[in-house]
Amino acid sequence: MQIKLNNIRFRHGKPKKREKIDPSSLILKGLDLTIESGSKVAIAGLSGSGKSTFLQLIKGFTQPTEGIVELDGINPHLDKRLELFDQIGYVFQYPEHQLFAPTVAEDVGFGLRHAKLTALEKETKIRQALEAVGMQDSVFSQRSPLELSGGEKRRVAIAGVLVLEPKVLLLDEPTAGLDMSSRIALFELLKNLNEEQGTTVIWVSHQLEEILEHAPRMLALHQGVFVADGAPEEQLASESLRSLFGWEEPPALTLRRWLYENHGIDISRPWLVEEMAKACQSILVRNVPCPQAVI
Ligand SMILES: Nc1ncnc2c1ncn2[C@@H]1O[C@H](COP(=O)(O)OP(=O)(O)OP(=O)(O)O)[C@@H](O)[C@H]1O
Repeated sequence: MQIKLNNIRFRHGKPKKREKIDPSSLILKGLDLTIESGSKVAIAGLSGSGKSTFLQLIKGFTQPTEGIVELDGINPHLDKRLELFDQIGYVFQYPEHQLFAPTVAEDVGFGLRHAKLTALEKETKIRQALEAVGMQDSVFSQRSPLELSGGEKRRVAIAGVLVLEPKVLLLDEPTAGLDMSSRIALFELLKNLNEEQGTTVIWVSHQLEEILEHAPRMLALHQGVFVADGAPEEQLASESLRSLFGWEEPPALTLRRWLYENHGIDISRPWLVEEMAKACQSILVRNVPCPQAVI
């Protein structure tokens, strides 16, 4: 599903008839962009810059004050095609706080309650969604969500979105509060969904290393305007952009730049630690000190 934003301006509250909108009241101030079907995009930006609002507009939770959001060339609000928003899955920040059913299976299957499917078909979909997030149906389906670990709860919540087989997956800071192995498992899942099923994945993150590793495209939102759009390694190489956000250069990028500038070694994406370490090792045997930032 292609997502197109045409001059989106947004502020909370419906404007009165003929009201001239005060630009300082706007949260989003003129967003123009296209996200092609099957893309993987990370949204970065400081707290309060409008990242969640941007996701909510795509999902149709809220309507733009001005401008149009098009899904596959259709304006769902104007063309009365609100069912298009059902093809978009939304994973809230800390979605595990919204688990409420007595069992994992019931929670994951909640979104299917009105679907015209047999009980067996529903069970199969629930099992597949749980398996997609690395949870065995036989182990977890009858347990109470309350007795799961934080990472397991998060996976159950994501399974509850995946069970609806969305074409687009929006995730608001999906790795917040997760340990390293849960983060790795989550990105493996997103990679598989994106590459094998062509699911468009758009996620908000404050973690530059995570963006650098997993996002071919990064959008950086500053005070309601996208000030960067492109490959994160290129965007994050800009000192002026980093200083606008108060970001440090991620160590992987420092090391990659150092390898290239000093030794002509061009490590291409993905920047596997092993590959970088091997390159460093080959230099260290020649007694060249590594940059301080990466030691
Ligand atoms: N219901 C609301 N009414 C009025 N203002 C709101 C409402 N919800 C959010 N805001 C304001 O809109 C702005 C953007 O909020 P948003 O949640 O989109 O930011 P964000 O970039 O996702 O922040 P964070 O990284 O902290 O989650 C903030 O200034 C926030 O206070």
